[in-house]
Amino acid sequence: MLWKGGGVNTGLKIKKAGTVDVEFRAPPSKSYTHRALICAALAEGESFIGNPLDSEDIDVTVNALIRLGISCRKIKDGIAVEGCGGVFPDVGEVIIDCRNSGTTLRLLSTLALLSPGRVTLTGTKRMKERPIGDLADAIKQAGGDVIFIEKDGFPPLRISGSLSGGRVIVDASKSSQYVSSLMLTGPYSDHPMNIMPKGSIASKPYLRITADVMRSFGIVPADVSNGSITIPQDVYSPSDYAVEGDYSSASYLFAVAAVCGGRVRVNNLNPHSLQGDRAFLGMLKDMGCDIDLNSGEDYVVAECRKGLKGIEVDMSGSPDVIQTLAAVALFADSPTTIHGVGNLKYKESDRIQAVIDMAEACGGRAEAGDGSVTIYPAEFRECLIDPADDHRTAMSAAVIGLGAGGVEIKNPECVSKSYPEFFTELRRAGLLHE
Ligand SMILES: O=C(O)C1=C[C@@H](OP(=O)(O)O)[C@@H](O)[C@H](O)C1
Ligand SMILES: C=C(OP(=O)(O)O)C(=O)O
Repeated sequence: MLWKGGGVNTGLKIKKAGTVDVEFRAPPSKSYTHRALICAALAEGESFIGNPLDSEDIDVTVNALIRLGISCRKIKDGIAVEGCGGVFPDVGEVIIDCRNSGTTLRLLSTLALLSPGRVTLTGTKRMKERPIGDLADAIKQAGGDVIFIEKDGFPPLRISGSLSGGRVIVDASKSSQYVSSLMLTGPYSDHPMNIMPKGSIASKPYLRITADVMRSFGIVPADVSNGSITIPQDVYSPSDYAVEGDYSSASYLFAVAAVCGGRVRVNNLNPHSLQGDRAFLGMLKDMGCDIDLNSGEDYVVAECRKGLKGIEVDMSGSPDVIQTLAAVALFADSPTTIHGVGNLKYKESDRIQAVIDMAEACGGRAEAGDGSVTIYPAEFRECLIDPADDHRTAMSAAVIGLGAGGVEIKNPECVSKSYPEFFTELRRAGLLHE
């Protein structure tokens, strides 16, 4: 275990910030950028992705598409993608390193069937522990071949064969990304694809994001809200696409208002966004903050002047902000119970354990229940937190540090997976003092 109380001088030290009154611009959405790049690669003709996220995971997706023979060029304010219309050039057999990006690896698994050669998808040591067996089963039903090179059900996996389509039953209880993967490439199957999720779908709002981007590239999948999803056979049209801001990344900024007290305004947030992590704002409100949605402008203000109270909430639709809420919950005057945390153990780290370890390191306590985790108010003490390469743990630890002081974060650069400018932005806002 890499966590411990007490300070050792190795990382970034975060001091207590005091009451805040600051403004930020949300970085572009990671989920929307991945999908826009993929739809653009599959479209017939040239697309422009405006305001894409510039981060490690997006580099992984861009480089993967380039390896598959797609031209992606950096242009002013965006990326130009010359789509292949679903007919990929023959680049022979390729091995693609998806590093730490689960979204890239899962979303490209079905797309790989369109490449004439065999495609092997691999990643970091942690990626090799993140499950993909249920998606592989679905890909096999759809006509593909999948071979697990090291451990059954986990990357690296070698994909070949073709996408014939038809009815595909998929267990998506571990990840919505399995369904998104089938949806995105589904239009190019030989027969219409009918995706039938089995059991409960994890992180369901991400399916609406997938459908939303597909729609922007001219393909309208049938309703994703319940039952089966029918994907029309069609070719994506190129698009001039602008990526909206990221509510998951913005959660850390709003959380600063909650734990420090004061006001935080975050610009570049679509008030009508389909991102499930927008629900974080409602949770802060229930804990005692005022949230101003500004009647449809593209910014949100969180103002927190009173003490925080604990809440009970189901976060199965917004897994990426569970650690943020857990960090805030340590500052409340009563416990917070978060339900729907079942698939958190499959992320960049086992995030249930990460929440427990983070709480204990800084003087609080968290307890795992049956599909839930309860966070108790903390009596804060100095601590060193090693996020173990999980960007969301690092950013949540920064929230605790700004609220309580005395937090040192080891290897803080892991935030570059989704929000490379996170610490620079805190510094610019005058919240970090070396
Ligand atoms: O499709 C996506 O863009 C994502 C889906 C979610 O994963 P799961 O569906 O595996 O929970 C989320 O945690 C991840 O950060 C991004
Ligand atoms: C789980 C995440 O991403 P991915 O699944 O793409 O690795 C995340 O960003 O929190």
